[in-house]
This record gives sequence, structure tokens and C-alpha cells, in this order.
Amino acid sequence: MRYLTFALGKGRLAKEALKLFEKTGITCEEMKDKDSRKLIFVNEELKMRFFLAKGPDVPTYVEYGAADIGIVGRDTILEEGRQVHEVLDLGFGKCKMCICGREEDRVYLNNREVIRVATKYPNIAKHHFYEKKNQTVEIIKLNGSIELAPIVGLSEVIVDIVETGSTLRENGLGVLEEICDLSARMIVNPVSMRMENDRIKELIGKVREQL
Ligand SMILES: Nc1ncnc2c1ncn2[C@@H]1O[C@H](COP(=O)(O)OP(=O)(O)OP(=O)(O)O)[C@@H](O)[C@H]1O
Ligand SMILES: O=P(O)(O)OC[C@H]1O[C@H](OP(=O)(O)OP(=O)(O)O)[C@H](O)[C@@H]1O
Repeated sequence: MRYLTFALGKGRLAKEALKLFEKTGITCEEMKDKDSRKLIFVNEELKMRFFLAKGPDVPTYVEYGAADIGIVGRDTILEEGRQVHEVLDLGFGKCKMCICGREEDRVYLNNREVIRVATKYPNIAKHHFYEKKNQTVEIIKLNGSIELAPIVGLSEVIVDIVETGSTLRENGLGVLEEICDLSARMIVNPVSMRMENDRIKELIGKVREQL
């Protein structure tokens, strides 16, 4: 039997994903060693391998078949646009993709003005403004602390993830428009889905029972 390989997005989601897997009897003791610099972890008994990767790289590993299965946020799936099957909403990592800014800047959206939009998600932002809102904007890619952009005058609004809303509130910003709901998803390589259909379907069934 070949190994089934899992790519987990590092950070917030990996911990929850491992907890969920553990409930279905899928464990990887090696992964719990926080000091380890090892990159790939094997469960010989289950013939499974696990690795952690930067979120945006997870769909890449899965599209190329370097991982059969990936766990990643829906935001990353939408942003990366890779050829993968999304098979399960895992129900954790819930948040929303939103256009945010100062309340007085809502007028820029209502009047469809050519404004600057800072975001870590340029493809999602482009799709929303151009395809859904029919508004021409300049998109500025940032890599973190997106809420800074309207405060220091880099952009009029931002497109970012909102969970509790406290980052926005503490910085005098708010949600101007919701784009979509997000949560962690299980994705599968299309070829693996065919070649390992029984194993993957059984796994999806077991995980679904725990949701
Ligand atoms: N409050 C939140 N902020 C950001 N992401 C969240 C939040 N709540 C849930 N998520 C989900 O968790 C995923 C991973 O978030 P995390 O912050 O761990 O990674 P990241 O922001 O890509 O990492 P880093 O900032 O370290 O590069 C996101 O892609 C999103 O789907
Ligand atoms: O609504 P809240 O609960 O405040 O969460 C939302 C914040 O969390 C995320 O940032 P993250 O912590 O990933 O850091 P980053 O800004 O460096 O991406 C996101 O980009 C928002 O800034």
C-alpha cells in the first residue's frame, strides 16, 4: 500500500486539524515534538505521511500530487485558484472575508470611485471589485498587518479576514461590506481521488462523523 500524504497549513488551522484527525484515530506522535526541525512525519501503521507548509503552498502541493490531501482555509483556496477538489467543510477556522475601512470612506464604495485597496488577497479583491461590483480599483499587495494601510494613508480600504472584529475596532475601522464566509476545508488531488478512492472516501466519512 502506498503512503497517503497530508499537507497541513501551518499556524491556526494545523492544531485544529490534528485534533480532528486524532478523534478519527489518525495520529502522528512525532508531530507533537515542538522542538523538532523535522519536516515530514510518518505513521507506518496507517501508511500515512504528514507535513506542515505555508498556507498558500498547500493547494500547490495538492495540485501537483506531492500531497494527496490538504487542509487549508477557503480564503487560500480561492486566492490560489489551483486545480484541486474541495471535499469537506471542516467547520473550524470560521471567519469572513470583508472590505473594511473607516465608516466615512463607505462613500468610495457607493460612488464606485477609483480607490486603492490593500490586501494579502489580491485575486479575491480583484474578483470582488471587478466582477461583482464593477468598480475599477488599484490593488496593493501586503503581507500582514493589513489594517495599517488605511491608518497611514496607503489605501482607502482593505480586503481582509475578520474573525472577532477586535483588530478593526482597536484601529478605528469597521466592516464596510462582507465578501464571503470562510472556514477550513479538506482538499484532494484529482488523480488521488480516483486512484485512492476507497481510502479517501473512508477517511472523509470518518472525519465527517466527528464534525
Ligand atoms: N482571525 C483570523 N485571522 C487570520 N486567519 C484566520 C483567522 N481565523 C481563522 N483564520 C483562517 O486561518 C488560516 C491560517 O491563518 P494563520 O494566521 O495561521 O496563517 P497566516 O495568516 O497565513 O500565517 P502568517 O501570518 O503566519 O503568514 C487563514 O487562511 C484563515 O482561513
Ligand atoms: O477579527 P480579528 O479576530 O481581530 O482577526 C482578524 C485579524 O487576524 C488576522 O491577522 P493575523 O493575526 O493573521 O496577522 P497578520 O495581520 O500578520 O496577517 C487578520 O488579517 C486580521 O488582522
